[in-house]
Amino acid sequence: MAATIDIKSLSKTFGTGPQAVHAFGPVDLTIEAGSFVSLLGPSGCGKSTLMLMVAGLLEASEGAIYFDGERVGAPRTDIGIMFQDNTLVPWRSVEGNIALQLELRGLDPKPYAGRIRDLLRSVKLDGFAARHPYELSGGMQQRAAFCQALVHEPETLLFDEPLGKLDAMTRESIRTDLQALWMTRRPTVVFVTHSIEEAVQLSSVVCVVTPRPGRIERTIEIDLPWPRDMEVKASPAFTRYVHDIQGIFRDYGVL
Ligand SMILES: Nc1ncnc2c1ncn2[C@@H]1O[C@H](COP(=O)(O)OP(=O)(O)OP(=O)(O)O)[C@@H](O)[C@H]1O
Repeated sequence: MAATIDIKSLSKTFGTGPQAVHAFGPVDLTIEAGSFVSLLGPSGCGKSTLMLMVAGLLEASEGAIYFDGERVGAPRTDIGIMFQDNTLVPWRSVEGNIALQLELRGLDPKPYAGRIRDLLRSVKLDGFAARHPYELSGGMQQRAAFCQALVHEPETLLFDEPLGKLDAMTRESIRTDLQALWMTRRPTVVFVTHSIEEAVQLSSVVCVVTPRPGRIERTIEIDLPWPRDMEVKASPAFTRYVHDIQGIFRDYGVL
């Protein structure tokens, strides 16, 4: 079952005294089970800080996060995470890197061999299973990282600008894969992006984050048909969402 994530009066300040940086919050937000929620905001507004706190990798200064009512107090192993910079280790093959995510969770990779092959095929990396990361392009490495995030079949996925460094074509192709995955399996997805268009295309809900300290003042339900393919992206309704969100950022003075 996908989890509902409740964020209650959450804030984060780094450091103390005159050097303190109030990075994020306070924020209250409920991310419904099975929704695809984007956090869209300017650079430095605290999006990554929030993601780390949701993953249990960073302690909040105030407030708390709950997964289906259970307070996050330690790193969560039941989620899949993908960052802008991939976490592939250079000394393992692509397949070995994906298996590493299982091993780190105390799972035996053997029964997952078929799943790893299917995942690699789904991102067009079949044939590269035995290669090492340095033998892959940046886009291929990110596609391998996508498999890493999914291999243990997590019901919650945290993506922190996973497509930020990719070329436009690879980016569009992974967006399509991610959308298809979400439509079939309906995990809870939290997705950080700078791209208004990407947020509108992928999300059921877009949370607009203010400049630092990030607060979520607007949550916008995106009522467009799925899949959000080229045709939907060319529709007047899609353009209107993008235009309205651009207006919000213009009012914040960041556009
Ligand atoms: N470990 C840290 N120690 C001190 N300050 C930090 C730390 N991590 C983040 N910050 C500060 O917190 C603020 C928010 O950073 P964060 O990386 O969360 O922003 P972001 O919205 O993800 O930015 P970007 O979109 O550019 O990746 C920034 O001002 C940053 O300098």
